[in-house]
Amino acid sequence: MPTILGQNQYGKAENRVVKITRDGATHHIKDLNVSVSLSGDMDEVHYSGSNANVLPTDTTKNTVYAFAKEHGIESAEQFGIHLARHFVTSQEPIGTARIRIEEYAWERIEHSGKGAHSFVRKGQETRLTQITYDGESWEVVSGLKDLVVMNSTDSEFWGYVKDKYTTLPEAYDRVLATQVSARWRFNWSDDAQEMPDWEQSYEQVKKDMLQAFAETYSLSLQQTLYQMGARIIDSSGEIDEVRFSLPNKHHFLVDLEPFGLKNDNEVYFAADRPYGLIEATVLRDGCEAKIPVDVTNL
Ligand SMILES: O=c1[nH]c(=O)c2[nH]c(=O)[nH]c2[nH]1
Repeated sequence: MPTILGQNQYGKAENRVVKITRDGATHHIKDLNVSVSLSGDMDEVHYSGSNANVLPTDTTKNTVYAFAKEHGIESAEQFGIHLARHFVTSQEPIGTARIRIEEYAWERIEHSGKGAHSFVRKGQETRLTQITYDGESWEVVSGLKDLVVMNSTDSEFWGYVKDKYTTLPEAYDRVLATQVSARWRFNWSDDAQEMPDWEQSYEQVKKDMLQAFAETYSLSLQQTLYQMGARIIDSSGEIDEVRFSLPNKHHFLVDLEPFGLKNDNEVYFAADRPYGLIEATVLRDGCEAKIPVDVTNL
């Protein structure tokens, strides 16, 4: 059966690029997911396997990161236009470049610490609660998930155990980002007790969590987690226990040296997996831990 090739396109999809612009202690971030799709004179690679016209998808990825450094990211549109023009004008076989970009918006975390390098991703987190009643006593465990936060500085990680499989370089100024999943248990347990103001309590917990994240100079995500939990327990007398599940959303500095560019802590690859997963409970002293270890299904 004779066949012919129909429409075809190729490129690297979902290049996660985070650009941090450091204006003294005030940082600005642009966080994009960039997909490149190229088409043109690509019959041969499909018919015979000749790659003579093929700019590798890997190169299209590198171009995204290099352009973030060379041209900055003013807007998704400006960045996409630059990229599309580059591929079409620099590569003879490429007739059309389609650049798709998703942009994730961040806003600053208001806090009383110094610097302006703490951000929370826009878009509402999901608020959760679980009520259990056995006819006598109540257990109320509330929480949230998908609260994404980032510190673009004031995070280090070094002094850890090194064995023959350890390759991680020590970090003295890294990005710290996580997607908070938290559950907290109220000490209200019977109808005779006065009920907490649930709405106000939630707002206070969220505020304490964000501010502790922003204000902690972090030597590990574990340390930041503990500070977040301790801040909640300290300021909310109605809560005895907090459990966190914090994925370490790694941001790797992109090596731009091969392109003759210096990456001065500006352009990052935001990896989605694998991720470190840091989980712990913080308790009011003397209280019992009752929130299950695996909170993510709760
Ligand atoms: O904050 C961190 N805690 C770790 O336990 C860890 N492990 C790792 O590789 N990176 C990090 N970062």
